[in-house]
Amino acid sequence: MIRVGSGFDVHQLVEGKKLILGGVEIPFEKGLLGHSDADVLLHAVKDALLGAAALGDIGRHFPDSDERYRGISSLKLLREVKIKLDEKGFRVNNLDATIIAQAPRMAPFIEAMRENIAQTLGIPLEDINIKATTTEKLGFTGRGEGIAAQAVATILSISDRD
Ligand SMILES: Nc1ccn([C@@H]2O[C@H](COP(=O)(O)O)[C@@H](O)[C@H]2O)c(=O)n1
Ligand SMILES: C[C@@]1(CO)OP(=O)(O)OP(=O)(O)OC[C@H]1O
Repeated sequence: MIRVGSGFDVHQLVEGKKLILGGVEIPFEKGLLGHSDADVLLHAVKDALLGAAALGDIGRHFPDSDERYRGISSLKLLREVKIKLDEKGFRVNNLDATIIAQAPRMAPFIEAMRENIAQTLGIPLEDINIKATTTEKLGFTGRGEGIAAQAVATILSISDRD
């Protein structure tokens, strides 16, 4: 049986931080603020995967009150989420995500993000899609105050294979 999950996250853009999305460091005048590396795309992806498996959310598994997660790479946490799904007998079927950012332009970095996610989850590149959109200068993303991301994931029980 196929199972679907969704994820959504927002982080504030501030000066003096790196901008890391999908595990890729993107040259920009600002970066995202968070307890972790604030990779808003991977946070949405992980919530979609945990949601599909009915395993709650990233805040439950990796609380921001825990010093172990200060500045942690969200790719490492994505690997942890994959292990949690493996333990429950699930495998990732496909992922589709959208980065909502007025700037910078994400298109040149999308392939590297897909590759990072594919490698971390151990699934083919073709099963991962990442998109970007502006909000036409409207709202907090349009004013460049933050970046949002949303994701949808489908997973399968390993016993359902073939
Ligand atoms: N931060 C972004 C936003 C958008 N893109 C690419 O531009 C296309 C058009 O965006 P609109 O918001 O005007 O619809 C979009 O489909 C993306 O390919 C981007 O690279 N980075
Ligand atoms: C992964 C965590 C760990 O602190 O990252 P944060 O940078 O705090 O990001 P947020 O999306 O606010 O909450 C998720 C947290 O669990």
